[in-house]
Amino acid sequence: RESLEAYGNQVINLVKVLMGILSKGLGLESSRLEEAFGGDEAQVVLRVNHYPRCQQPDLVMGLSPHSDGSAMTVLLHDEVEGLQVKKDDAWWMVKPIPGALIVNMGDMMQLVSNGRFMSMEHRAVVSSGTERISIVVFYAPTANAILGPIGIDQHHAIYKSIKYGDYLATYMNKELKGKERINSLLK
Ligand SMILES: O=C(O)CCC(=O)C(=O)O
Ligand SMILES: [Fe+2]
Repeated sequence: RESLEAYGNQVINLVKVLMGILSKGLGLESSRLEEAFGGDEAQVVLRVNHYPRCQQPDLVMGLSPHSDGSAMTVLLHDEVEGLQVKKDDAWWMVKPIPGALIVNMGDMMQLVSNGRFMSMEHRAVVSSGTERISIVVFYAPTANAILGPIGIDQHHAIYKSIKYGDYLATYMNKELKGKERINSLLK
C-alpha cells in the first residue's frame, strides 16, 4: 500500500510536468491546463486491474473498447501483454517495455484542446496462459469543473461545454462503446 502511494505521488509529478508541456503546445500559459482541471482539486484515482488467465480467451474481453473520461491516464503493466489501442480502424497490441509507462490522453484533454489532442481508444484482452496486472492512475478534473475548448475563438469550438461530474454521471450505468461518450459532445 505504501509503495502504491509513493508510486501515485511520482505519477502526479510526472502528470504535472506533462500538463505544462501540453499547455504550451496549445499556446497557453503552462499552468492553464492544470488550472482548468481544478488545480489541487483535480481527482487522482489509482486502480489495479487484475485479469485472471482464461481458458477461452477468444470469447472473453478483459475490458471492452473505451476511451478514458479522465484528462490523462498513466498506465504501468507487467511483462504480460493485453492492452490494445485502436489506430486506423485496427487493434494494435502494446508491447510491454520494462520500466516504461504508457501515457494516454483522456476525453477531457480532447475536449479542452478542441480535438487537437485526441483521447485514445483502447481495450484489454485476456490470455489463456498467464494472468495480467496493470496499475492505472487516472488524472481527472474536479467534479464541478466546467470544461469546454479553451484558448480558441469560441466560434471554432467543435465541442459543447459540460460539468465534469455530469459527464461521468451520464454514462455511469452504461457500457462505454468506443468513443461515443466524447463524441456525444460534438456540436
Ligand atoms: O489494463 C489495461 O491495460 C487497460 C486498463 C484500462 O484501460 C482502464 O482501466 O481504463
Ligand atoms: Fe482505459
